[in-house]
Amino acid sequence: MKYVSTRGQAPELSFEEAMLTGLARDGGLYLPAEIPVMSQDDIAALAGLSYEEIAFRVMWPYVSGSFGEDEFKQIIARAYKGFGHDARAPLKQLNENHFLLELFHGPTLAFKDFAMQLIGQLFQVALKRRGDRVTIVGATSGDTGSAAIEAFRGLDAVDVFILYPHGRVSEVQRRQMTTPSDSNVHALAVDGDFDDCQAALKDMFNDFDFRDGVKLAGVNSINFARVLAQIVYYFSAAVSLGAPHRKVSFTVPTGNFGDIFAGYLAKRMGLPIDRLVVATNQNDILHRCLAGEGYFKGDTIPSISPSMDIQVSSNFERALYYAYDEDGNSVAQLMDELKTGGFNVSQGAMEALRESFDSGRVSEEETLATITATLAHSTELVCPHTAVGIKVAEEHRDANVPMITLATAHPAKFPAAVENASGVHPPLPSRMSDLYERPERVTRIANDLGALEDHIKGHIAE
Ligand SMILES: Cc1ncc(COP(=O)(O)O)c(C=O)c1O
Ligand SMILES: N[C@@H](CCOP(=O)(O)O)C(=O)O
Repeated sequence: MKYVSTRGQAPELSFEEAMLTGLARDGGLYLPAEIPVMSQDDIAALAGLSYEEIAFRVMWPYVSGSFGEDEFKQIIARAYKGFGHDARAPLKQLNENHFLLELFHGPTLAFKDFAMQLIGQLFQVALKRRGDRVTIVGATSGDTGSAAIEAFRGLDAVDVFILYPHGRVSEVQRRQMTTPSDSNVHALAVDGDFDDCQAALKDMFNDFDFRDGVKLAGVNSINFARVLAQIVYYFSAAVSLGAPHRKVSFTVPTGNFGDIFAGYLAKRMGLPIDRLVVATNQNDILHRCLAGEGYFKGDTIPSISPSMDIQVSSNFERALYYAYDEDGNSVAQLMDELKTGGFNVSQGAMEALRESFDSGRVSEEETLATITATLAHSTELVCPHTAVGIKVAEEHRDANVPMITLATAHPAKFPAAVENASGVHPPLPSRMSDLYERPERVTRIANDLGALEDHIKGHIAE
């Protein structure tokens, strides 16, 4: 399988090369040159298999030229063995045809672990084979950073620098990033918001002297391997509700558009997904865009679902690539317009997007009320991001098609909002019970590319 850039001007790469490269050198994002399709029989055969076996069958066509079959099976086994639930991604029924897909049983209690644990293993194998080392820089609104640190901490071949917006992540998220004592881990609290962190990261990739000098690698969802691993749970969930013989819909709490884009690829692979519903908080650029108002940046407003406080949704570029019939020039032009505020989406592209996606926006009050109501009507205590999803899902439910909402994080990562809404303090798992006593190590830093690059160059292991 070859991988191509959404902007059409970067070299085609293998899976392994695309994974280690991160952002394409034309500023675009890598995608498979063709989306592999699974037949109805292939999908039906997933019923009753373990999560790991489903993961292998779904991902194998994407990685087969880069990893051996047994090697890849072992990588998958190592990636998911630390999860705290045998099913890895269990499905819970909320009401008659509304289900929650719990994606928070990994080591850092968020859906990011599904992909990050896998690419941690993939990087280790690939770097060992090449005798190489890399500098990973990640931008986070809270969950990607802690998952990346957990996946790469203590490795000789990798330094990890995580940029998070100072004061705009939950205390649990911050401590997950600042308390690991491994010398290859560096938490950087940036004076800015998540979009500033993500923009700085992209600027580092586009500064080729820096990029090549430090051997920069990325583990945000700009890295296609991240998206790939997230396709798997769409299959495991849909099959457990009767796919391919029965359609299902998904509602996804959305920020950077990586998680829901994985669902789009699952649909293109043959999974009978009826609707993919984008659920946003008050930072609603995606909802406004899908409502036909164009893709125009506003100010990022801090919310009680901070991981979704995002204005520039990186992976939307991948969706636009398909909506514009895989025309890299059109995508490159739109991304140029985004630099000065935003762009309107053509009528044809809007129609293509609306074939798959719906959307909804949830206020802070509605988020709190949904946490309260969900606990009152089920046994589920949900995090604020999940609550955004549940609220939008209820508005888009169709009596004939089961709706699955992705529960993207554990409520204990956001105790203040959850307790405020429900009166229940969600406890951390016992393995993390001393999180608040562990010493923190963090560097506060200006939102300045030169300062960030100098700091990173000065702290990578020789
Ligand atoms: C808990 C949680 N929910 C939802 C999201 C949004 O996911 P995505 O950025 O893939 O759209 C994030 C951040 O990515 C998150 O951490
Ligand atoms: N919500 C994310 C933002 C980064 O998203 P990613 O999927 O591109 O890594 C976070 O928690 O950091």
